Amino acid sequence: MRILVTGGAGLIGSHLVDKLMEKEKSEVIVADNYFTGSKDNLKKWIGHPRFELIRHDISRPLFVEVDQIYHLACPASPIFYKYNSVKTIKTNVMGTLNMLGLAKRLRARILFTSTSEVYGDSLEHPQKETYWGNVNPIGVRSCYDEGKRMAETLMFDYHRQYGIEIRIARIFNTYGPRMNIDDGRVVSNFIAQAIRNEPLTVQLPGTQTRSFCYVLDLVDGLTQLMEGTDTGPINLGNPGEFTMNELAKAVQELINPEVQISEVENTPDDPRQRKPDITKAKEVLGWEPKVNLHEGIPLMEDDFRQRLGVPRT
Ligand SMILES: NC(=O)c1ccc[n+]([C@@H]2O[C@H](COP(=O)([O-])OP(=O)(O)OC[C@H]3O[C@@H](n4cnc5c(N)ncnc54)[C@H](O)[C@@H]3O)[C@@H](O)[C@H]2O)c1
Ligand SMILES: O=C(O)[C@H]1O[C@H](OP(=O)(O)OP(=O)(O)OC[C@H]2O[C@@H](n3ccc(=O)[nH]c3=O)[C@H](O)[C@@H]2O)[C@H](O)[C@@H](O)[C@@H]1O
Repeated sequence: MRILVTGGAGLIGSHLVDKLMEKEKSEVIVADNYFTGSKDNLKKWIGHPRFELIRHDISRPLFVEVDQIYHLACPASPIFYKYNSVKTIKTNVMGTLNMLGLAKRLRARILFTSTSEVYGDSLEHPQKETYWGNVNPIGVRSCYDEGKRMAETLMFDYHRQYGIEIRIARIFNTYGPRMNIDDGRVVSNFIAQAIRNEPLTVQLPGTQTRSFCYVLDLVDGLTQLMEGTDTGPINLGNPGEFTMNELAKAVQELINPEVQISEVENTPDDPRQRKPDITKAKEVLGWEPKVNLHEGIPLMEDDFRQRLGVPRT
């Protein structure tokens, strides 16, 4: 089995590669342009006879021979996906078209990592896969959420029109070791700030919620989805829901009780609440997350302390 992982140098992709490489018979090819990912995340596999790393921008066609495609390439942090919004659209739309073209030529099964952002500023809570979403089509987040929605449409059209085997995961906020220290997402920001003893920046109002999933749980969900029979979309996330104020308090408690919490301006169109309904994942895949936030934060702290060179005192 030869498997392509686009975006394999990023947070989720690199942990997925670790899991795929554990299987003796798998060969793994990663295609990544290192926009938000890093070769460091894959350093233990570089030089391994079953592993290949290609610097490649997936908005351009890619010609390789594989049996399965995990298509993850796309910046995930709002700061990075808004940085060059047109490029984010190209990555989602042209990148997904290219990967579907590859899947069609090879008759390969393809899994796409979509997002809870397809639900937008959700009017339903928690979010089920049947909800069509409340998305601003012309806002600053649209390059990402509308880009992902179009990619989902492309996946289903290739499936209906050409019989391509597709899988779609709708991922909710996922965190863990190897996140970029300056990634800009809330969990990495708070952990880095707590370690550096800088104020935790809670964006107003602070009552907005997110449900945080530990990366290894998420990766198990992705491989189970790929190996199962359901096309999805299937929500993958941890239903434990926290306000940003609660998250800041948890980080303060677990990492640095002395650290200050400061309130800062938010960005436009920030969704007010997010919590996955994972009934379908439980029923169809037998999957549910195992690591809760209070267990996951210290695992990430160890990795951040090592990279920041600040040992526990
Ligand atoms: N982590 C989350 O909370 C979350 C939630 C929902 C969906 N997702 C989706 O999961 C996937 C992985 O997310 P992540 O958290 O690992 O993000 P990440 O930013 O850590 O990784 C994304 C990877 O894609 C690469 N990439 C970006 N544009 C590319 C391009 N044009 N060509 C080739 N490579 C490119 C980056 O360099 C990086 O290695 C993304 O598609 C993201 O939208 C993530
Ligand atoms: O779940 C998802 O589908 C999405 O989760 C995240 O998107 P988001 O939750 O908006 O990202 P964060 O930047 O981590 O923001 C979460 C919340 O924390 C707040 N925040 C962020 C950063 C910060 O320093 N302080 C802070 O309070 C934001 O206002 C927001 O309400 C991912 O980065 C998206 O790629 C993914 O698609």
